[in-house]
Amino acid sequence: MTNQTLQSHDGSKKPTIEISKLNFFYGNFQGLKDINLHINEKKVTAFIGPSGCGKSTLLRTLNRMYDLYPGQRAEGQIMYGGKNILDAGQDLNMLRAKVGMVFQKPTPFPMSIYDNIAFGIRLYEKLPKGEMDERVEWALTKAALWGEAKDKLNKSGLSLSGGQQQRLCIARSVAVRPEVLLLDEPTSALDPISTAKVEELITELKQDYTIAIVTHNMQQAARCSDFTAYMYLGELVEFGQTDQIFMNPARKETQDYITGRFG
Ligand SMILES: Nc1ncnc2c1ncn2[C@@H]1O[C@H](COP(=O)(O)OP(=O)(O)OP(=O)(O)O)[C@@H](O)[C@H]1O
Repeated sequence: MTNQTLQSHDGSKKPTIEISKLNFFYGNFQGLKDINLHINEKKVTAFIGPSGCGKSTLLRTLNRMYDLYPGQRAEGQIMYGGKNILDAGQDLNMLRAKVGMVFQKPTPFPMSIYDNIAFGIRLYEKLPKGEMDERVEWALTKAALWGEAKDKLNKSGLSLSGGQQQRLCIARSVAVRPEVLLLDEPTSALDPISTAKVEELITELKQDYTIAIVTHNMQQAARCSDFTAYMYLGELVEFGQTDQIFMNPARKETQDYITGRFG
């Protein structure tokens, strides 16, 4: 299978992250094979493909989340901020502050809504109380949760509904002022109304952030993303603008997948 279709890549957009010749290994198993891809600034890029094709693996390379697990390693280049983040000696705490991640299952900390937000900020900055209050309000507003949370900031984050918890996790990521947000199937545990809210939020957040999202939901990729990468068995089959991928894919494999004929 060839690598990718970059002809449709919108050259007017500035890449925030440039991935080249990326290979990824779980021990002896190669999970990603020669991936070449740009994640464009203030755009949403969706990773789609059948289960096990490497979507989450690719997402997890972008903030070196895999480093936390022995036996997992990446080779190649992921250029971000003028550096190859795969190089040894990178400041991984700083990288993860700049490239935040939200997981499939909402994972609030067992502490108040306020502290869920303030906790991450305190790791990086010492803010006086007034400024911290402002930052917490700002982050909750960005995540479209302020209206629902402002009267119960001292209640546990776990007392919120699943959809609210996921927006709290998005607020927590946004609070440390990242540049990039990685969303790993952020709505798969949510009901349709919460899903719609998070999708609306993604569209708003891209005004300020570069977003990469893993999704199983074709409609979600079509609705929310500007660019789509279709993956299969650890390879990038096709990458391009979402409209092109969904309406006029260059590869038959992509067409079969998005029309549900895959399998
Ligand atoms: N910790 C691990 N150890 C070994 N192999 C793994 C590990 N995690 C994932 N893999 C393998 O790597 C491949 C890619 O997995 P990955 O989770 O990235 O796929 P995915 O496309 O996100 O799948 P899904 O849509 O089911 O979440 C799969 O073959 C999977 O079995």
